[in-house]
Amino acid sequence: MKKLEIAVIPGDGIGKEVVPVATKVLDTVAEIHGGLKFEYNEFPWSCDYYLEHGKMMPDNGLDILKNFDAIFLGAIGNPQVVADHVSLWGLLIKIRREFEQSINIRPAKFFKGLKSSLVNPNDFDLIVVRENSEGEYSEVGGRIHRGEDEVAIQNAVFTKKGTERAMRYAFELAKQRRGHVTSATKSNGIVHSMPFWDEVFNEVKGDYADIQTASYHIDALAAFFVTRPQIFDVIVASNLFGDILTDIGGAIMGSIGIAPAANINLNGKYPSMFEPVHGSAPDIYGKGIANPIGQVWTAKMMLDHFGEQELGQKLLDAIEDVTNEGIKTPDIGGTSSTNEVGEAICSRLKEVCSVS
Ligand SMILES: NC(=O)C1=CN([C@@H]2O[C@H](COP(=O)(O)OP(=O)(O)OC[C@H]3O[C@@H](n4cnc5c(N)ncnc54)[C@H](O)[C@@H]3O)[C@@H](O)[C@H]2O)C=CC1
Ligand SMILES: CC(=O)C(=O)O
Ligand SMILES: [K+]
Ligand SMILES: [Mn+2]
Repeated sequence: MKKLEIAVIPGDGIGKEVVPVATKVLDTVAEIHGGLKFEYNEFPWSCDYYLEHGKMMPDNGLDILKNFDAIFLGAIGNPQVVADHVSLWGLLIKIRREFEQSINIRPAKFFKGLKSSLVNPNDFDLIVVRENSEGEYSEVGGRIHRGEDEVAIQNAVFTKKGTERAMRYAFELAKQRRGHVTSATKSNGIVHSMPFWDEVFNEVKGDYADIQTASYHIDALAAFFVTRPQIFDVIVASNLFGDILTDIGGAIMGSIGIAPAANINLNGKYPSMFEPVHGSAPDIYGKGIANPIGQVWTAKMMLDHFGEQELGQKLLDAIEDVTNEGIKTPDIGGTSSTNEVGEAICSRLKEVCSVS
């Protein structure tokens, strides 16, 4: 029996609604597999936890998490009660950083049964490799002269090591896909870090003669996501650019509520963390209508991570079948609830697997 110990952090808002659906789906996967078992330990770390304890997680939170095989997280943030930079840096970004989850992989593809928000949605299938440990998300800087003459300085940090690591990951991924890497740059406006980014990209691509490349400024690239997403295979982007591109990736699939993500630790020292692209969606929390597909597809990425690609693919097929049948939450034009979609995915998965 392959037993996987998973730290579960539902977090805030709809994280608390979609995570239980996804763990149920994972249990169905395990049941079908027969030799696989997920053991969950749930942690209530969130903005509610902050209100009670004055911190997003206990001081030894990372020590607790580091012994798990993976972390499965929903979303963090409740700006009504805790400032976003406090809640995210106190938990989500802290885990990404301290556990050296240096790569964030975020796929987007034309999804069967979904009406894309694009007028002319050609088939597309892309993956954004987002640098996840530095870049524009940096603690370097500060604020002085509080008041009328206040100055705020925020430094972006681009190391050779971090930049090259993300790019090599993208090229290796492209080898297993359609052999194309696009670099997201902005070297016309950002005069130090982005010319550096371009230089590293040109250097790395020299090692991958078989991979085709392109480089676009982020403004044009963002527009191409909308007008011609089918030209992309793998896109490598800095932390902020990758963040923005992947919300667009969700939007062109039909909803940010279906976009999955994986924060990958490459050196094996710490667990990886699986959490969808979307946030805690306070505007729809409590109504039972959050789309659980992003979280369930994220579970599929966790299955892939543990070498269960075959079942992972069946899960993704089951999600598409359910969507195609019209069992959908309101964000993608349906009338079903979060739980109804989850149950339909489990049933479909069981059907698919009993016939094969
Ligand atoms: N990784 C994380 O934990 C992230 C956390 N956040 C936090 O989440 C909170 C809300 O942030 P927003 O900027 O509003 O982004 P958001 O992603 O939570 O919501 C943006 C829009 O998408 C909708 N949406 C998101 N997920 C959905 C789903 N599964 N089903 C249906 N509709 C969905 C929301 O209703 C909202 O209209 C903030 O505290 C923010 O800091 C935001 C992004 C990522
Ligand atoms: C914080 C955020 O929006 C993200 O990591 O996607
Ligand atoms: K999330
Ligand atoms: Mn984001």
